[in-house]
Amino acid sequence: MLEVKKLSFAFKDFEVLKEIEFRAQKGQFVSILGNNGAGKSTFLKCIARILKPQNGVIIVDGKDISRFSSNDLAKVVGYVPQRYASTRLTVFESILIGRKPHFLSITPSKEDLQVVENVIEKFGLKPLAFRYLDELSGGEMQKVVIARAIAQQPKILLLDEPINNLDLKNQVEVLSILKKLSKENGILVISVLHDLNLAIRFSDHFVFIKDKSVFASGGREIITPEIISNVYGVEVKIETSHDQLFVVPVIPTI
Ligand SMILES: Nc1ncnc2c1ncn2[C@@H]1O[C@H](COP(=O)(O)OP(=O)(O)OP(=O)(O)O)[C@@H](O)[C@H]1O
Repeated sequence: MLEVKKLSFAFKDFEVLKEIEFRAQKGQFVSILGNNGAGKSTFLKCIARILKPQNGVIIVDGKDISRFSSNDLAKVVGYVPQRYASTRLTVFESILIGRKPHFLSITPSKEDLQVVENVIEKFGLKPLAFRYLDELSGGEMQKVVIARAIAQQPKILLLDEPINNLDLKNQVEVLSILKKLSKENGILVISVLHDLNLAIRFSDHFVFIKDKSVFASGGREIITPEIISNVYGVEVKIETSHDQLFVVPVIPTI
């Protein structure tokens, strides 16, 4: 469904990504992992066509993304940025904007309204539906931005640190919604995450970015102390409890 071939990207002469190779399938939940500044957001922005790589191709459903119209790309690829500006729109209006690529006229269809209502329900946003975005907490706003991308019904959903403003309950809720979308609706979810243990719990594929390249890519088998210590520069142990893997940093006694 998504194929990235020899992708290289630089900000002027500062090279961030070099000859990245990556493939992902329908229904997968992929975590993009790596240190601050490794190039994870840049990678997502290239797939979302926000940044134009100097070299390489990105193919979605057999078609080079540079050949999609903006509207067609929005039907296929949804993107939740790391930072977003709040506007004087209500939660309902903001999520409805996610349906814009599907609009057949200037007024939303019954289906558009139904999709928005379902997403609002799913995210528990009903009590906030007519609240303005600039009156929301950071976590509430983050849920609205994710809800809007889901209302867009893309085949590929890219999320840049989607849980960084959320409390534990909402982290688990949002990741569970994303996991369900990937499993039940066949959406390819690709998310930058910093919490390794939540990434392990929810994803089925991991991509570690280091030194401008993909350092390791694969399933649970690549969650090893060697790979993680090497990527993050921190000694770790991997422990197992209730059939789950946990990454535990080895912290010297202070
Ligand atoms: N617009 C820009 N102009 C110049 N350099 C940039 C720009 N945006 C990002 N960079 C640099 O590119 C590198 C990769 O940034 P990127 O945001 O992709 O990293 P990241 O892995 O997502 O980091 P984090 O985990 O901290 O969010 C960093 O060194 C960053 O300073």
